[in-house]
Amino acid sequence: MQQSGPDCLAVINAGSSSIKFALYDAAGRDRRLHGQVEGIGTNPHLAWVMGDSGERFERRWAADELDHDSATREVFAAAATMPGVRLSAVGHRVVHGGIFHCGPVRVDDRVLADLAGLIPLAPLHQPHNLAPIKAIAARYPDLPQVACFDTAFHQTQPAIAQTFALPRAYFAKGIRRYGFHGHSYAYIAQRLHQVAPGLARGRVIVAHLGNGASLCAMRDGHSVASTMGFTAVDGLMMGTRCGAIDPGVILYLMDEEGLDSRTVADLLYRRSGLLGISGISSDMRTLRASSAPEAAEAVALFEYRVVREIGSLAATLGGVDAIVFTAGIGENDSATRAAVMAGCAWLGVVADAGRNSNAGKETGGRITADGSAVAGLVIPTDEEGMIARHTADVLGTAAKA
Ligand SMILES: Nc1ncnc2c1ncn2[C@@H]1O[C@H](COP(=O)(O)OP(=O)(O)O)[C@@H](O)[C@H]1O
Ligand SMILES: CC(=O)OP(=O)(O)O
Ligand SMILES: [Mg+2]
Repeated sequence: MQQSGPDCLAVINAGSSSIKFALYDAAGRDRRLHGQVEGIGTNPHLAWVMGDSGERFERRWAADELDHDSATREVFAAAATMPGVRLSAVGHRVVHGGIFHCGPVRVDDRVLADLAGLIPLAPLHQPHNLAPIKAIAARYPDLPQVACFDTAFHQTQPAIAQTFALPRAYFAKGIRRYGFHGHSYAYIAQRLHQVAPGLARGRVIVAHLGNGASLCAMRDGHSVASTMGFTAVDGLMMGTRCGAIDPGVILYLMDEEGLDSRTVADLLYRRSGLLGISGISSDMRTLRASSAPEAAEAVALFEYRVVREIGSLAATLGGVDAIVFTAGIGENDSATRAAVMAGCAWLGVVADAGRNSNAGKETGGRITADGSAVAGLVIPTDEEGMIARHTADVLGTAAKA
């Protein structure tokens, strides 16, 4: 990265199948460039878009040619070619903040050690969130870095929503429901407030459906419940994660089938979900393009789980005013949205097929009919934007805008 030109703030968001990257002005408002390596593990694809010119740069790899570590190196290499950038800070998505990190924090050795202790609680994410922090700290020890946590948005959940029915001492030890995808939910809450303030003040279920997938129930823009819990393997079925599962299955696999904990973890996190049921792919695009019955079964189970969990969150809210779809599947897969809305007809959702097929682009995101008792919307998420603003806030550069 060149050390001349205006100050810029970089954001790195490592997801389970992607590494997203963006550069902003020092206030974290004006996005200068964004890019991502997506499809890690399936069909890796790097794409950059320059903010002012819209100029694009792309590259593809075979599935076994690129993992998270090499994808991070590719992102750094591409960033280093950006002309006229003086990097003043880096904001990172860190999935798990545990009990102690309830808001964004400047990273030092102590914070890093704390966050490394949470790796077992987010094995698909935390190592990839921390690796770039360590690499940057080693190379640029004076460059401020800020960790922004997925879990932070869910602090507003009432104790009852955070509690497992285990002996009560475990709650104090941090064995509780945290919830994830908080940057995405925080962004959607803000955006909904801009585009539909009446709905934003009401009872909203946001469906963040990507390679990782969860739902958040919000009241007046605050999280009151979520499908993810202690870890990001809970709740919905995902690309490679099983979602909620009878804990008795795990005991049976260990005691009767002789699986050790590492093998069980690999099974639940990496070999289940869309991949496990289809035997074909974790990627919804591949499954939609496949004529194999196993692909159709995987998609049907995914949709069934979303509908079923929407019912559960609707009960916690005492009804629903709006359902918002976001993330890779939620934003792009009209067939999933159609199936979910059909499954929520009992709640009063009346889909509009035309609006849904173009993701509500001509109707301010609305994909339901005008008379629908529950509004359905598509709102593209912006986790990087939230992280940029948190980073600028922590470093005191936000006010210089
Ligand atoms: N055009 C598309 N149509 C259907 N599904 C898509 C499309 N683009 C992405 N997806 C789905 O979204 C997933 C990636 O979502 P994303 O939110 O970017 O992932 P991550 O969880 O890694 O952050 C892919 O694995 C794929 O299942
Ligand atoms: C928490 C989580 O599952 O994140 P992602 O969807 O980015 O993998
Ligand atoms: Mg993600």
